[in-house]
Amino acid sequence: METDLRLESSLWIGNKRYRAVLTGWHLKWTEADKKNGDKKTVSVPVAEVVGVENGRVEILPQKSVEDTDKDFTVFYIKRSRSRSTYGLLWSLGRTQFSCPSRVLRDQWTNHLRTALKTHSPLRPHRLLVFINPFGGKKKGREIYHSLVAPLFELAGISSHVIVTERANQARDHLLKKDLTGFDGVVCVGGDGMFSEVLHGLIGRTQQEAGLCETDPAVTLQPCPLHIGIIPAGSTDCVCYATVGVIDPVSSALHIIIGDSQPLDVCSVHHASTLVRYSVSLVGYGFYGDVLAESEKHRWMGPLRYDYSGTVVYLSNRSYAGIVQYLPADPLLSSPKDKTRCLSGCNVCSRSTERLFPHTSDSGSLYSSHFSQYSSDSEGEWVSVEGRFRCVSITCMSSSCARSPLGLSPSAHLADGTGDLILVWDTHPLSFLKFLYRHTSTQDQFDLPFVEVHRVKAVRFSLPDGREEVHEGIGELNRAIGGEEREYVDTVSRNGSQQQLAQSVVERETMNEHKTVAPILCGLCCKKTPAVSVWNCDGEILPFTEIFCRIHGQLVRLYARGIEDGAAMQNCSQESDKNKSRCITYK
Ligand SMILES: CCCCCCCCCCCCC/C=C/[C@@H](O)[C@H](CO)NC(=O)CCCCCCCCCCCCCCC
Ligand SMILES: Nc1ncnc2c1ncn2[C@@H]1O[C@H](COP(=O)(O)OP(=O)(O)OP(=O)(O)O)[C@@H](O)[C@H]1O
Ligand SMILES: [Ca+2]
Repeated sequence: METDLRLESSLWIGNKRYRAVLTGWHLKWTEADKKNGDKKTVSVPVAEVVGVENGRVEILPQKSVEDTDKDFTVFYIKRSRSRSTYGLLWSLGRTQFSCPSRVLRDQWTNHLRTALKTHSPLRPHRLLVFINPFGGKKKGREIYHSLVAPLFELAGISSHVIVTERANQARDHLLKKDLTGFDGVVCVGGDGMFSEVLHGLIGRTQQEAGLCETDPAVTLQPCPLHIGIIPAGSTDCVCYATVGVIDPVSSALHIIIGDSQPLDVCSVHHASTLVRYSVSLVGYGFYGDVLAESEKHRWMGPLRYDYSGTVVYLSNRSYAGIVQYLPADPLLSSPKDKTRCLSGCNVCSRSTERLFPHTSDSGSLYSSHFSQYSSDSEGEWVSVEGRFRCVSITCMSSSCARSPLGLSPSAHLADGTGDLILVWDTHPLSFLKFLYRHTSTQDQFDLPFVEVHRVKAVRFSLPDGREEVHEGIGELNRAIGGEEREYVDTVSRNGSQQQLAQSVVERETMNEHKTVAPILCGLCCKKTPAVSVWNCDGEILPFTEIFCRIHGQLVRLYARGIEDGAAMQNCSQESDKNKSRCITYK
């Protein structure tokens, strides 16, 4: 195959002559009229070619085509380091080549297009795009039409665009409408919009497979459609943690070349209902309270979290609870091993084999690990009880601009486990130290009141066994996509229902606050609530007592994990000979 596609000839770029070679895997060009030592080679992996056009073509800021018959233009991915994040920014590189004849030009463009088809099987042809016009700074529409749509057009992707008119429209569409012909679903918005798509696609896949989502012991069917995220929200944690940068162009390019990143998903259950799915944070205590507080200040936009974080911090709350967890195999990895899950992560690759072994009964509804979630194996569970500042479960690092290494810096995107972070009640200044460490490279787990465990499942209950039934939840307990679905809706972030969970926090007043410092006095006069709420990827959950299970690699994103910026810098400093081994460089 490699030899079939090989093409080599002299080509011109401007007034310089180059020796260009297309193998199955790379397009390379080297200045021809230079001494060997001065020769520079540019090498672009075929998988990173975005498009090939006849003539001299420009895309940005506007498309222009000079339709000459001996020229062709190649668009490809170019990388640069981001000043503010660890990941790499991708942008559109462009080189216009001139051929000695039209015949040779056609040979080059045909070979390149064939190579693209052969070596990038996951490139999408048709995408379903949902734009939330109200997410983040309300720029979703503008971001899509000015930055993303021209790239999709260049790559020959046809997209069906739906600008949402209400919350949950994207989720409902994915649950009910015909999805034939789509290769993937793209959401333009924040984590809330991603969550809609996640719920729609997981729900649809289980419906079609005839699986019962409500039973935490059932091995769910992985979703066949990929999800792309064009970041246009407030936190954009899922995008940040899977791409490494918040940049719509980088994300669009990952979608175009059909990158594929599997992602663990946590299902959250209460009694015999499925409450919700999460990929980033299931958090009780501090993060739940911050979310509940922030909903009152949506008008502040992304700043609402900093404001609410400060208010909640000053209110100095802790909550009683029983946490039970099922530890993951400690031989595979540890949340304290100081490694990072980067693009091509070995721990995740090995997990793919472990999670989807090629055994004859791999199609069965229950995995070989089924017994671990059944009540027969209670012996393996660990139980702790006490007062917590926060209890957090995260399936991935949950890095974001506020916390560039995230809630759990060594968590893996696709290893089939989550990290449980227990922050015991402590002095307010110690808790501040814990929070502050999220903003730097200091280890937030290296504190005496913090524990972190790599887990497969977690159960949370109240010490007196009394479940808080949030008022009005019965009304929310409506079916999605049909009456027969047992699925509990969360308290909507945008509707008036969001006040319900908040009212639960405000209604319950049991324990007096401890007065800690003069600055806190004003707020300490208030009584502390007995229970907090759960923050599930930015949504308030209607139940306090929950059971969580991590489902390894349940969905796939158009992403590849965080590329190591430091390694790329070394790459660009390589000698010319070695440079050709590196991925695209300038
Ligand atoms: C002193 C500085 C401390 C800074 C502490 C920064 C910790 C940041 C940790 C961020 C974790 C994000 C996890 C991702 C969650 C998403 O699935 C979800 C949906 O988008 N986002 C949120 O729930 C939104 C949650 C947003 C939480 C923001 C918390 C901000 C805390 C500010 C505390 C200030 C204390 C000041 C005391 C004087
Ligand atoms: N047309 C719409 N009107 C009102 N709400 C919508 C609409 N479309 C989507 N939503 C809801 O808006 C919520 C927030 O959207 P989104 O996640 O895009 O932005 P964000 O909250 O600013 O960002 P983040 O989730 O990253 O903090 C989502 O939960 C989604 O269900
Ligand atoms: Ca994980």
